Amino acid sequence: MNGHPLLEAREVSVRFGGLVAVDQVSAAFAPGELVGIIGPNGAGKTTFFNALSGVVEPTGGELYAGGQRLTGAKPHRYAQHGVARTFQTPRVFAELSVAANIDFGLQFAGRHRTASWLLKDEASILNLIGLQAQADLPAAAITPSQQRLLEIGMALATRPKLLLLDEVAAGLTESEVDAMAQLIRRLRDELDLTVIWIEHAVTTLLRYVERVIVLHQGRKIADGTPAEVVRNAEVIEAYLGDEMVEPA
Ligand SMILES: Nc1ncnc2c1ncn2[C@@H]1O[C@H](COP(=O)(O)OP(=O)(O)OP(=O)(O)O)[C@@H](O)[C@H]1O
Repeated sequence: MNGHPLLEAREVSVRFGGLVAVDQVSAAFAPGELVGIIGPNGAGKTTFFNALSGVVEPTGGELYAGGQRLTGAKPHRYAQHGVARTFQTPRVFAELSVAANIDFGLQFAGRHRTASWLLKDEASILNLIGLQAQADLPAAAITPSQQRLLEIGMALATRPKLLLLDEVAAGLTESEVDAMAQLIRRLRDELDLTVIWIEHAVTTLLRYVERVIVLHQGRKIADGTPAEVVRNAEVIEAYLGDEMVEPA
C-alpha cells in the first residue's frame, strides 16, 4: 500500500439535466473498512456508487484509486484497480450454471491477480458463499436470495480489493438478512477487503458497519460511527417519518 486511500471521491457531483443527483460528495475509503451508505429514497446512493465504479462519469469532482486519478475512466479500469460491485437487480447469467457464473468472474480476473486461498477456484468461492449444493443448477433456478449470493461470488471471483454492495439484503427474510450481514463481515475480515454497502434496512446495517455515510438530496450530511450518526440532528430530520434506530 502506498499510503493513499484505496478509493477517494473529491467533491464528486453527478447531474442528470437539471437534477443534481450527487452534490459535491467527498469520501475516502481505507483498506479493510466496512462502510455503510444510507439515505432516503432518491438520496443519490446508487448514483454515487455508479460514480465510484466508473459506471457513471461524474459531471464534477475527481476520483482516485490508490492515489491515481481515475475520473472519466471506463469501468474496466476501475476493475483493474480492484473495484468490484453488485447491482440492485442481480446481474447473473440466468441460463448458465451457478458454477459457470463464478467461472466467468474468474476468467475476467485472469491469472495475474493473487488471491486468498478462499478465492482460489470455483469450488472455494462456492463454499465461501454457501452455494456448493447449487453448483450445477442454472442460475435462473435458484432463489432470489441465492442469486444475490451468486452475484457477490461473481464479484469476489474478480479478486477485488474493494467491494461495492448495492442493496444485497433487499427482499430477503429477516434471518437471510442476518446471514447476509454476517457473510459481509466475514468477507471483510478474512479477505482483507474494503466493503461499501448501501442498504435500505438501516437497522441491520447500523449493527454491522463501523462507519456510515448519510446522503440526503445528493449531499453528504453525515459520516461517522453509527452511534454518532443516529444522534446527528440533520440525519434525524432527513429520516423523520422513516425508520431510524439506535444501533445495538
Ligand atoms: N439515469 C438517470 N437519469 C435521470 N435521473 C436519474 C438517473 N438515475 C438516477 N436519477 C435520479 O437521481 C436521483 C438519485 O437517484 P438514486 O437512484 O441515486 O438514489 P438512491 O438513493 O439510490 O435511491 P433509492 O434508495 O430509491 O434506490 C433521483 O432523483 C433519481 O430519480
